[in-house]
Amino acid sequence: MSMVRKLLQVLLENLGVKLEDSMIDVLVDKKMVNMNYYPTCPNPDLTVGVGRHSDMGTLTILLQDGIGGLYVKIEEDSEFGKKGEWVEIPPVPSALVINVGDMVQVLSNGKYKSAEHRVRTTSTKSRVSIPIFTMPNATAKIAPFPEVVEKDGNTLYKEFVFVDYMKNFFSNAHDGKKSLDFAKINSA
Ligand SMILES: O=C(O)CCC(=O)C(=O)O
Ligand SMILES: [Fe+2]
Repeated sequence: MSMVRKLLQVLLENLGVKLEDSMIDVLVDKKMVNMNYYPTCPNPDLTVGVGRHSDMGTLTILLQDGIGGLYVKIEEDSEFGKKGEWVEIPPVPSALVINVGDMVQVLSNGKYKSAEHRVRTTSTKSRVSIPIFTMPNATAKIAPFPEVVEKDGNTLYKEFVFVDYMKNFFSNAHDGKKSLDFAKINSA
């Protein structure tokens, strides 16, 4: 967990936010481990391993085996000539994948984008992955850090209690980054 704490600290320091230890404690208070098993699938094109979504928490640490199938969406950005496309995150022995979760997007007032990702199955091999999701304390009040809002001159997200975000997340099917609409100000 010290790696996650350090990562969070570095990411936010980069935006001019000094994170006290007690604040980090709140933001990575809960850890949830999943063990995903994706059986071989006769027709992967007609099957969803995991539908496109972003993780709702703070940071996710993911260990995947050597099979592959995890894709992340590069967001379209016409200013930089990037078209929205799915890119595979290939398995690298001993490497961990770190996902930015929705909470980091909110806290950073959108400076860091939570990673939209999905999983495809294969017809030849089963796959295993083990994500550890870190999440704020259920009663934590989450809002963009004032230091960032001040610099940006506007706030993109309203304040909410984390458990309410979580309830909303789990009461809807995965649908890309729709989960963040819960926190958006002026989301039409
Ligand atoms: O299996 C994977 O690589 C990712 C799983 C995932 O996105 C999740 O459990 O939230
Ligand atoms: Fe995920």
